[in-house]
Amino acid sequence: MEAKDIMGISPIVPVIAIDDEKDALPLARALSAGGVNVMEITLRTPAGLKAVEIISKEMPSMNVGTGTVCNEEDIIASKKAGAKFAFSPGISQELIDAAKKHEITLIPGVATASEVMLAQNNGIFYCKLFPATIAGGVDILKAFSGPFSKMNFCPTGGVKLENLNEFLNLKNVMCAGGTWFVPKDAITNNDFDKITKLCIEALDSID
Ligand SMILES: O=C(O)C(=O)C[C@H](O)[C@H](O)COP(=O)(O)O
Repeated sequence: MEAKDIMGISPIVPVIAIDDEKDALPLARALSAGGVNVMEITLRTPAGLKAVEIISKEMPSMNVGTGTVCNEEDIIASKKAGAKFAFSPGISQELIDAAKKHEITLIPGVATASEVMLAQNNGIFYCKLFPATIAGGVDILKAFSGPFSKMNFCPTGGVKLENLNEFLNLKNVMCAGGTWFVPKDAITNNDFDKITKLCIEALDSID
């Protein structure tokens, strides 16, 4: 799957930290019921990889990938678990080369002009902006649109219902990532209906 297609699946991309792999499928179903058919499951928790493996096997209609992918080892583990893509909070030549070598689509994170240039010079035109609001939010994205007119972003970090439209209304933003519609307490309390409702609320709020 190409980055362009992944970032085009849903205007909101859930960034998930899962503590127990038994929550993987109910969570995937709740997101799908809310109209969100993409998931970034971070490698921040030990259950993350197993959750990716379960969803990719049991629910092929869900586009599941990994997040917090930081090095070649994470790339190899993502591929092995069946991730369709790998998101990273950052970018490095090592990571780009590893993704190419192991044939997995990488959507790296950028926060500066130099990092955007590193992406572009490697033929990557779809990136996360991370941490979006701290890196400059809407203003940095507007500034990037001049020199980097081919770049498309998925701002993540600090995005919530209140500022979602400000980001999505920008021409160089395809989707926005975040945790606001997949709150950790809803996962641990098995309140999956709440997650479906939050997805619907977010999607309905889009201009
Ligand atoms: O771990 C990664 O790969 C990340 O990119 C970090 C996430 O994007 C942020 O944790 C989102 O955080 P919120 O501000 O709560 O939406």
